[in-house]
Amino acid sequence: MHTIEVEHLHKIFKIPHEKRNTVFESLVGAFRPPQYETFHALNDINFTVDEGEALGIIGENGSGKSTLLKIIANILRPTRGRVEVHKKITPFLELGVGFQPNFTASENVRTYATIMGISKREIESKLDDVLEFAGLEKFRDTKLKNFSSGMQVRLAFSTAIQTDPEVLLMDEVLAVGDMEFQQKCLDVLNQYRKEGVTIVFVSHDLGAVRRFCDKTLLLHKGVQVALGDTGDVIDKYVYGGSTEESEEAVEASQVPLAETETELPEEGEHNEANRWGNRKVEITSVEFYDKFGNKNTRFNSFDPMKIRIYYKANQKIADPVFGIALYSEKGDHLFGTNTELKNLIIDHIEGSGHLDLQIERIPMLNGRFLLTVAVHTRDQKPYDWLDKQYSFDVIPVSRNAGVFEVDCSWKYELKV
Ligand SMILES: Nc1ncnc2c1ncn2[C@@H]1O[C@H](COP(=O)(O)OP(=O)(O)OP(=O)(O)O)[C@@H](O)[C@H]1O
Repeated sequence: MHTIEVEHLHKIFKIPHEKRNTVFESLVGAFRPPQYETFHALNDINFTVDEGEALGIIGENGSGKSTLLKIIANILRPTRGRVEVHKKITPFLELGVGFQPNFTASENVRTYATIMGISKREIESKLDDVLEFAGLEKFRDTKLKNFSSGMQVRLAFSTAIQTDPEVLLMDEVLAVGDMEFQQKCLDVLNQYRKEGVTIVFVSHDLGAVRRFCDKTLLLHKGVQVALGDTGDVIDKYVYGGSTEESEEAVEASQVPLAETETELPEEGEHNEANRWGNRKVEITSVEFYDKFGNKNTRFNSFDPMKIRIYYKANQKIADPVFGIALYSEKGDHLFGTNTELKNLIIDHIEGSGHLDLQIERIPMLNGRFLLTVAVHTRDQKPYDWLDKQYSFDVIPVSRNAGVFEVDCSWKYELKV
């Protein structure tokens, strides 16, 4: 028998259609039946999870992941279909619910543990371990209101894992907390899995899903797009390509912020916050292409990527230089190059065209990266300079830490 069985599951939300703001509207409305709009949040979902198995659930924002988890946790009812869980569920959905800001850390652990069904005697014997795991031994008598949200989640997680779980449902719980704490949590979860605990793991952190989940379910607008081997399903998510949403994301990434958020400068105007130059040549669009030749804004680490820069030269321009600069999301400058540095001499341009920068292997490990694209004269006078206007995401495939992969290997020689 499977531990979790989900069969032809549908969830339809009813959203009240009309808002009654005034007394008159309420009086008139009282005689009319309320009007509802329906929203199909989950549409025919089918899967099973076995003992000791970890299922990942991934998908865009609003694709139905949390709704699915809440139905499995019995917090929401399905509209149609069957959901059966044959073991005791420990939901880590809203960690820390019930925490009291005026209680100290240890008082909160005691109360929270009671809510989670742990006996008082048991928690007294485990209190030190809980605080140590959370890295909060020094704060045992500090009131919770003085804790950061990360400290609170660490405390809640550390308490909740004491419950001797059989089925763990987790929604983004690892999102708060530093890398070290995340790794500690994953180690505990791995141990649980070895002991036969079944885990359902909703996360935007595809690296954690890749490391941890045996199989993964991909949702898109409430529909089950893929279910199977985690690596294959994440690749489908990253390179699935032609889903409407990724098209939208691609389009959004091509609209320079300068056009969407600030007015474009008049011809010849300089020094605008995110875009400047005399516009004798304009960058009209920038596109990213993945290894399948599809437009994309998500790439697996170590995969190839092509950046295509479209321009329009409003007059004949001799010897233009095109360049890019790469930044972390926080704005750290990571890399920059241009056609001149790479010995590409462009004699002249006129009218519209494009040029490509081929990256053979994305060296970044994980995260969102910002790109500046510019066209300028050889002595750096900008025709058009779009500062950090484009972005793309890198999905991790390795467990190495940091920003970049460094080619390296360990050697150890046994001394006899
Ligand atoms: N109680 C509700 N009433 C109406 N609509 C709801 C309700 N709960 C969720 N929804 C809608 O259902 C859809 C799925 O939401 P859900 O929170 O499950 O998505 P998600 O994949 O977990 O998103 P995220 O990654 O942003 O957390 C969303 O469009 C959301 O607005």
